[in-house]
Amino acid sequence: MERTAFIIGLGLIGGSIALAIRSEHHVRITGYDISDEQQKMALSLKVIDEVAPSIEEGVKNADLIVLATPVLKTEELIKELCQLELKSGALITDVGSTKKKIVETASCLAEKDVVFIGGHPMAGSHKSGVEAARVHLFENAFYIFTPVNKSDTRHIIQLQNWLKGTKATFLELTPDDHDRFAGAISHFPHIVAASLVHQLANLDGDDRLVSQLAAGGFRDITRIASSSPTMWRDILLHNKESLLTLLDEWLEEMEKVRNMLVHENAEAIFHYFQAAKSFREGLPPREKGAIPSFYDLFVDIPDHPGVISDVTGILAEHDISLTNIRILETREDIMGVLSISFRSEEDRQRAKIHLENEMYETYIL
Ligand SMILES: NC(=O)c1ccc[n+]([C@@H]2O[C@H](COP(=O)([O-])OP(=O)(O)OC[C@H]3O[C@@H](n4cnc5c(N)ncnc54)[C@H](O)[C@@H]3O)[C@@H](O)[C@H]2O)c1
Ligand SMILES: O=C(O)C(=O)C[C@]1(C(=O)O)C=C[C@@H](O)C=C1
Repeated sequence: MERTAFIIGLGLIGGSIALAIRSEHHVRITGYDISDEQQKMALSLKVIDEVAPSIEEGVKNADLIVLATPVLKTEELIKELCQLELKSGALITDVGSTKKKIVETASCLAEKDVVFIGGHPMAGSHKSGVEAARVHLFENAFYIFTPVNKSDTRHIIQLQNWLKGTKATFLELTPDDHDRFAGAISHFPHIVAASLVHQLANLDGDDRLVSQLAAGGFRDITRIASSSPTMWRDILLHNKESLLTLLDEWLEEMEKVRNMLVHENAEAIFHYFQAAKSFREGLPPREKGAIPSFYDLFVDIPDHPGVISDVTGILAEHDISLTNIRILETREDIMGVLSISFRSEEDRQRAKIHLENEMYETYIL
């Protein structure tokens, strides 16, 4: 009999997981989302085969259940699953960015004839919704599992088999370690990015020119501040302890920088930047971690009519398809920047070469 995977939460991650499962398995994929619009979109994009009329109906025949909602909702859904009739032997997992509270809440499932294994694919985007879902979103990224029972090994292998289409590198961590690490490398940087944007917004109140000048470095470091506020509210509330520790350490670090500057300690300031540069340059190359989720190429364009059709014409001439194109107005009145998205790194590199041959300046962030 055909197996069934049931995805609850048909957004960026739920949609990408569904596409990855479909790429490797002949299964029926059912989905459910509180947003009717996301459900319809998931159906029309063929991310799922059908919409379940309710969670209760959806879980009845599901061999795999994937919870892909913001983490506070995921906790509520797990409590709901504990009250429902589930298929005997079903595997249940989630994709939430935090693990400790979710795994604790899932202990109620142990009383049923099902297995819950917490999961977190460590790649994503600041974009939300099923329309941003991609089959390759997790390729080369780490996909962390947080099993709590030693006897889970066989089930982990089953789950990895379901998820092999993600082409991610699977890894096991305790829920505690997961939340501490994710706090430092993902959650805390999102707080910093949002705070930098707030700082600019406050300055902007005094002088609007400052926002118009914000480019390059500021845009790079604050891209993630465009992520879903609901998702990040939930993550902060779930990982409160780790984040409070990191915030205290950060305040101390900023105090150190402040002192260096007050005392004009040139040597200390130089070493501060140098040590950060060497550490960052020693990080594993990007290909070994998550690949960029979207293959975006940025192209400087002069402000005159016909330039966009010239750029798209060059791409068409070389048979390069694009998936998205938009103008970023960072350099109003002088130059614009076109942001063009491609399906693969190969398409992006080919586009770069052909556009540069035609004297366009391009860059990859
Ligand atoms: N975005 C990322 O980069 C990323 C990466 C890895 C993991 N995650 C985790 O994945 C989860 C989903 O994030 P996303 O980026 O896909 O968000 P998203 O906003 O794109 O999708 C979430 C979906 O859940 C739906 N939803 C909310 N409450 C629901 C409910 N009660 N029942 C059914 N559907 C409900 C929403 O309507 C939405 O369609 C979060 O837990 C997040 O922490 C996100
Ligand atoms: O690329 C981005 O936009 C992300 O923020 C992705 C990111 C991250 O912090 O790296 C965000 C949250 C997830 O839990 C995993 C991945």
